[in-house]
Amino acid sequence: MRLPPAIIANTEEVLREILRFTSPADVTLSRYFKDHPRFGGRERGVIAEAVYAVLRNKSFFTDFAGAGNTPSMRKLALLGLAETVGIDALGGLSEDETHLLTRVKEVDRSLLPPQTQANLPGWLYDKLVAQFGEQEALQLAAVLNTPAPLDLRVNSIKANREDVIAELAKAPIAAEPMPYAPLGLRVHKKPALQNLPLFKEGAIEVQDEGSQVLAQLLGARRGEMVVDFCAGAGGKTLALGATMRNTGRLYAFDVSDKRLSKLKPRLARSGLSNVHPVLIAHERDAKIKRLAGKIDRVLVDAPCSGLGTLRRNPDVKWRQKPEAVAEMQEKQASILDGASRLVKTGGRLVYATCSLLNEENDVIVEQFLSTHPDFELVPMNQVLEEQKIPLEMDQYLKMLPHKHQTDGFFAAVLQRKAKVKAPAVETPADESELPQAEE
Ligand SMILES: C[S@@+](CC[C@H](N)C(=O)[O-])C[C@H]1O[C@@H](n2cnc3c(N)ncnc32)[C@H](O)[C@@H]1O
Repeated sequence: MRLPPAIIANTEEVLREILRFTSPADVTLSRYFKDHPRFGGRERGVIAEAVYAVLRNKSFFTDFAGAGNTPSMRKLALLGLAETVGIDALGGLSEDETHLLTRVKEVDRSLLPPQTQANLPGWLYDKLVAQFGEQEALQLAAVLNTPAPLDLRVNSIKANREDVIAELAKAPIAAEPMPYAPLGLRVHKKPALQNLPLFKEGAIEVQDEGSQVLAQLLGARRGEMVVDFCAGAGGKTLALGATMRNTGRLYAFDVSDKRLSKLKPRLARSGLSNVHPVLIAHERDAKIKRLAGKIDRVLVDAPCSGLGTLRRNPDVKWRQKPEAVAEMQEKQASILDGASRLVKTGGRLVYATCSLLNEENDVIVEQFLSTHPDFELVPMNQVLEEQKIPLEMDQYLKMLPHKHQTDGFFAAVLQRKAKVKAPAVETPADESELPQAEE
């Protein structure tokens, strides 16, 4: 079916704003749709998908959008729309435009220079090649440039996975169990879930499978004292609260009031009453000091570059800068240090990010271990075995879109060592037995 030609102009208009990269693409899109309430759900979907296709393929499309008479922003909009709805759905095209779109469609992208194939900025492409090698970096980039599937977590306080699958089927929504997250379901297509009773009553939450695995690594148990140090809107907090069977105390810390306030309605739906959101000013806040050495398990889901989530947020690769990553490292180290003070002897600290870069992951953990001799690394293969998660890893968890069909996630589990008692010094019976200082 042909799209109304106005859709092209609207896609071009919002794209012009998004490509300034002054705010996240999803925020700009929501604002644009709010300002243009005449669009129905289908039109919004078409515009949003086209914008995301441009963000995913920007290097490749830009090479073509420069040529010919049509202004380049219109060409980019057309290329995005042709990628998502097909050329035949576009009305009002000039002969030149039809020719351009047909030519682009016929390009064998595997013959393009590697960085154009990857559709990544140079600095990021170089870092990924240095980490993974060119072949794997290209595989990873190809998957990062596809839309993410829709994953759900079943809230074990309210339902079980089989019943949810059966309930969704009535909608009808096809969903299947995921391999690594025991409460995870992958939904085919992207149905609206907000109005389903299952969602309204808190039996399901949207959460990537990798994020679910990450929360499980903490191994939180009934009755424990747990802190989710960077709780944000509470994706992992909710999973942790359910793992604790709504018992014990789960503190949800964050420096952002706005993010914590998004946790509130989710908490209300979830049925959890063991969660205590706490706004902190920074990682050395006095509110944290009161809990020092008292917490069984602490999760640090650190602020990071977010490069593991490019399937959902393709604008991040163009918005992120290497200097910002370097700044982030300092923050990550400082947060991990602040959070570690909470952990009691024998307790566990999980450091996690949704970054693909070693400098935000392994490097931060290694630096932490070298300056905190009272902590030791618990090898990830041991943690995965404890949690019965069928994943093969070495020291760290590294979930990757091209290997695990999840967002990119990193995690390391650290344990505060039991205090070693200082060896008792035997008191010599006679003063004369003490070694005498040489004169
Ligand atoms: C990766 S996000 C957390 C996502 C969240 N855990 C989830 O699963 O939805 C990182 C969070 O760290 C918070 N943050 C930044 N600096 C912080 C600090 N110094 N102490 C605690 N939280 C901080 C940010 O506000 C942000 O919400």
